[in-house]
Order: sequence, then structure tokens, then C-alpha cells
Amino acid sequence: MQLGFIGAGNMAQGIIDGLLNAEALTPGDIIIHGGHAANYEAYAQKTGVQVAANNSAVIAASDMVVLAVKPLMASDVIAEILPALQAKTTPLLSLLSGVSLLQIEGYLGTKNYPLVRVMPNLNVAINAGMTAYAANAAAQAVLPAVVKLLDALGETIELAEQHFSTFVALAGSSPAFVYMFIDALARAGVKHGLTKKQADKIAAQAVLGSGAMVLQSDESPFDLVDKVSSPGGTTVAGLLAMEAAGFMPSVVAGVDATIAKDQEEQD
Ligand SMILES: NC(=O)C1=CN([C@@H]2O[C@H](COP(=O)(O)OP(=O)(O)OC[C@H]3O[C@@H](n4cnc5c(N)ncnc54)[C@H](O)[C@@H]3O)[C@@H](O)[C@H]2O)C=CC1
Ligand SMILES: O=C(O)[C@@H]1CCC=N1
Repeated sequence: MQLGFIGAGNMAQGIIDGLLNAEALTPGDIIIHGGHAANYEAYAQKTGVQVAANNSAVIAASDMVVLAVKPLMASDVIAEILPALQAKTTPLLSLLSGVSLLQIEGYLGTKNYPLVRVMPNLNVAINAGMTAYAANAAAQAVLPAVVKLLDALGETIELAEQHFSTFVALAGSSPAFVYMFIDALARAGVKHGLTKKQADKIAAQAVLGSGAMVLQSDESPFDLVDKVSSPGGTTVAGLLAMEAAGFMPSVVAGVDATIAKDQEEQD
């Protein structure tokens, strides 16, 4: 199966890394094109994936194409590749946040084109991603092959499009929030004398283990908070100080702003 990428930036490279790590595809199965050759030629040389001369050549060479450009470029890029798409009906996987299947069908001028909206996160690069997808009616026949590819990248969930903005906040963008939390935790450790290297490792492993515990335990995160908080102990003192500084409202405000931005892109 030949998989093409239009746009070869952070997310495209993350997906390719994950597919190659999992040996779901070989470098020879992948062909890419992006806006600035200088940004992805070194990546293509390092991984061995093929580079196409232009976006239409990606489609001509592919059984499936991932649209991995910035959402604002969607209509221009689709207009450019429309003749190539129409010539071959290559299923299109759109990573565009805030761009609905209906909008893409509008750009294509038909509802009969196989389209899958996919929202991954950057952790697909290490096969620990969380990816949502929604397909139009025309994509039902290719959906098992798409899901098989996505499953190689981590956890996958089929989700109604109306929930995609919320998913973007909780999974697409949230790695940035969690990296920031890890950095804040580690920086506080540096304040108290740890090296940044020590502190980053300690904080990241604590977050990794905590996520795994939530997934493996029958208890809710809130119940687990109680288990860590010994009466009169350090944890409850820390938690109350974090809450006083606005921990939970800050997280919820961040999620609200992410959802609002995603919905603004849809208007
Ligand atoms: N970065 C992330 O964590 C996630 C990104 N996404 C989505 O993935 C898409 C790509 O995002 P990133 O990779 O982060 O952006 P990026 O800016 O790293 O990559 C965009 C790529 O598009 C290329 N490009 C620009 N003009 C082009 C053209 N005319 N034809 C072909 N390629 C062109 C650029 O050269 C670049 O390689 C966006 O729609 C974003 O919403 C979705 C989930 C997570
Ligand atoms: O920041 C963005 O717009 C994209 C969507 C999800 C993660 N990155």
C-alpha cells in the first residue's frame, strides 16, 4: 500500500515515524511533498521515504493520501490537487483541525469522494497516540484499512464530528499542556536544587506512571488523588496550594479556549 502525504511538517513526520516504528509500512511505501523542500529533505534522507515533485504527483503515486497542511491552506491546496483526485479517487485522510467533512466535500464539489477526518496527537510518533476518526459514507469501504493503519499508532476511537473540537482539546492539543505541566514540575525541582535533566526525567516518569495507573485502575482519578494524599501529609498541602493558585480553573479555561479556537476555524 502506497501512502502519500501532502504537507510534511510535524504531524506528517510524527505519523510516518509511528508507522515505520510499528513496521506497518516500509519507507518505500511512503511518498511526501511539502511547501518547503529544505524542511523535509533531510527527514526523507534520514528515513528513506520518497519525495514527490509536487502534490499531484503524491496523489498519482498513492493508494491513500494524508492531507497534513495547516487548516487555513485547505481550500487552496484542495483546489490545486482536485484534477489529480478526480482522475483517481484516492481516499483522502484529513488532519485539518477545525475543518469538517462537509467543508471538504464542499471544496471537492461532491459527497461521493471517500474522506476520513483524522485527529491524531504528536505521541503517534512513539506509537502512544490517541487518535479520533470520522468517515463519510463514501469512505466506508476503505475504513478498515484506514483504521488498521491508525491502530498501529496507538489508541484509536471513532467519534461523531460534533465532538471533534472537544477531542482536539483533550487529546490533539493536550500533549502541549502536559509537556508544559512536566516542565513546570521539573522547573520547580530545579528551583529546589535538582539539575534540569534529573528533574525532567523524574517529572516525566511520574506523569507516565500516573496516566498508566488511571488507565489500568478501576478507580477514578479523583479516588486516586485521595489514595496519594495521606492525612496531614505533603500531598494535600501541595494540592490545596495548587488549587488556591487556580489549577483546575486554569486547565478548564485552557480547554474552553482550545475548543473556541477550533470552532472559530470552522466558521
Ligand atoms: N502538530 C500537531 O500536534 C497536530 C496537528 N494536526 C493538524 O495537522 C496539520 C499539520 O500540522 P503541523 O504538521 O503541526 O504543521 P506544520 O506547519 O509543521 O506542517 C505543515 C506542512 O505543510 C507544508 N505546506 C505548506 N504549504 C504547502 C502546500 N502548498 N502544499 C503542500 N504542503 C504545504 C509545510 O511546508 C509543512 O511541511 C494541521 O492541519 C493541524 O491542524 C492535528 C493534530 C495534532
Ligand atoms: O495547534 C493546532 O492547531 C494543532 C491541532 C491539534 C494540535 N495541533
